[in-house]
Amino acid sequence: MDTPVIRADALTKRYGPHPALTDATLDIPAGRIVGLVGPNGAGKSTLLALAAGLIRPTSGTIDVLGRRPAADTAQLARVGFVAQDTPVYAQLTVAEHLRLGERLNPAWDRPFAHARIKQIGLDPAKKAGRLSGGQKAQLALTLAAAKRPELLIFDEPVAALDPLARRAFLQNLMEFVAEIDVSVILSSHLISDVERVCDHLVILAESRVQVAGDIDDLTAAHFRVVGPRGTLDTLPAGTDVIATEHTDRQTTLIVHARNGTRPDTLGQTEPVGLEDMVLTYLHRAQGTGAPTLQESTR
Ligand SMILES: Nc1ncnc2c1ncn2[C@@H]1O[C@H](COP(=O)(O)OP(=O)(O)OP(=O)(O)O)[C@@H](O)[C@H]1O
Repeated sequence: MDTPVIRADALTKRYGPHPALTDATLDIPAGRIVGLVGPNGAGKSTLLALAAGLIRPTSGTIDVLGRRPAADTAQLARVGFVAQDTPVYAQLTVAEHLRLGERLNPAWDRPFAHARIKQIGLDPAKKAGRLSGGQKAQLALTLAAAKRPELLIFDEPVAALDPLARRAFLQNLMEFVAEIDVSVILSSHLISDVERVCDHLVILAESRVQVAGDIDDLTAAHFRVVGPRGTLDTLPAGTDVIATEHTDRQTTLIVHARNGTRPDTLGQTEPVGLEDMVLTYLHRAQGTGAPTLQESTR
């Protein structure tokens, strides 16, 4: 479990002059469920496609499970990738999808695949084109997991699903993870979903990684500090200011205490929840200042 699931070093992808991912440096430990969050066009799909080996970096490097993505068939078999619209073949039945998966993947786990299809309640004789969005997503999840990969990558797996189907999919995903011991990376716009299932977070905005880490560590190191105006100008070493808001009398900061030390000496200090933390980084990246902290993307 020591080899990082993803290690990126100054990873950059440009389309012509247009940067899709800039200078991303990441070290994601194995065994995590990683949430990749960011607004439209942030570079999430680009990062996931680089990890799956579907596209190549313009510069920098990425290693997945200790090797270059898609280096050979053995490496391909270690990674399951489900693209944005959970693609399935409309004309093939559920059973035909399973047979196809078996033919294409040497490590295919037939009992596992059949058990999951039964558990989800999918009719093996039904054509995939007739399944609901949630059922298609469940089928795609089953196909990717029955490969028995070491890493499962999902690009916005629940974007098209209603709240109930979303919850069912994510519940299913968590059961898979516990059952087959796999690392997972999924992108999502929904911080509440990430909060429910993920234990590691990467925030991407404006083509750059804003912050990354285990969610428990990140939430333990981000604080809202309130003090009289003028008293919060000097901060201890290792403290980054993510957002600043002033009124006539007081200043509110959102800070990242990189060494984890709670900056109580500065002023009235309280933890920042995950959603506020994510929004603060997104606003900073867009240069729109501090978010109103009641703001919600739910
Ligand atoms: N094949 C391509 N050719 C040109 N530009 C591209 C291509 N793919 C992505 N881009 C651009 O790169 C940037 C990052 O796109 P990407 O799809 O990675 O973002 P995203 O975070 O996944 O967005 P969304 O949440 O909308 O899916 C965007 O500005 C996009 O327009």
